[in-house]
Amino acid sequence: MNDSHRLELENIRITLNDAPLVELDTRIGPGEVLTVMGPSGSGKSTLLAFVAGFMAPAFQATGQVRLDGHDITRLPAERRGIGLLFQDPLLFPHLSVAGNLRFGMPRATSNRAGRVEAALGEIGLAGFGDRDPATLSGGQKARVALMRLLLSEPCAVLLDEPFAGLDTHLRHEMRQLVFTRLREAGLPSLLVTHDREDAEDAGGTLIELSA
Ligand SMILES: Nc1ncnc2c1ncn2[C@@H]1O[C@H](COP(=O)(O)OP(=O)(O)OP(=O)(O)O)[C@@H](O)[C@H]1O
Repeated sequence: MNDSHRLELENIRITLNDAPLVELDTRIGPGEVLTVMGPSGSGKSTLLAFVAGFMAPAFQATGQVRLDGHDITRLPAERRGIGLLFQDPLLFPHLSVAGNLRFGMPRATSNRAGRVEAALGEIGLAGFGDRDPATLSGGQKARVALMRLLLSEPCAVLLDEPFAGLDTHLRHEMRQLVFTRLREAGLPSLLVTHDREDAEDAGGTLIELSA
């Protein structure tokens, strides 16, 4: 599947108490990753929150977020078509692994059970559908979170330190999986990280916010 989405961040200017925090004017093409680095407090999470639609009211912002040519700057978060992946996989504890994967699927999705089973197979978890997510390892949870994101068919993806909780080996594997799948799906992605290797593996443009 490659729907060729694009995310434009046009003349974004975020301020806090009238002091400039983030200034950005860029375009992320289909399957591209824009990596944002910068010291603690430089505004990385705030930028993601602005793009996602849940920036705290303490901040002011001007500029436009455009997804596939549509201005989504004022849409509520749940109508933006943007998927999120955090350091914490945030699996729903009251749902099985399969229930988590089904959670965000568009209503019209056909063959839901088949797609869930195929997704589990792709991440080496065939037969794990009925498991309680609490019984999975950290790496397994991270892979389920990625597949849940992809099955929700977002038009763009925001990644906030998605590999930070994993040990070196898992981190490397997860990076390959995430960046490959996002590229294959043609999804534009915005990655916030403190790790330069994340940025190198992402392979796209790197911007550094200043303190
Ligand atoms: N809800 C809020 N109200 C007021 N100020 C905030 C709020 N959230 C964050 N800030 C401030 O805004 C600035 C940017 O914070 P932000 O969390 O975006 O930085 P960051 O680059 O993501 O930092 P880190 O790398 O530590 O996660 C900081 O000075 C922070 O103290």
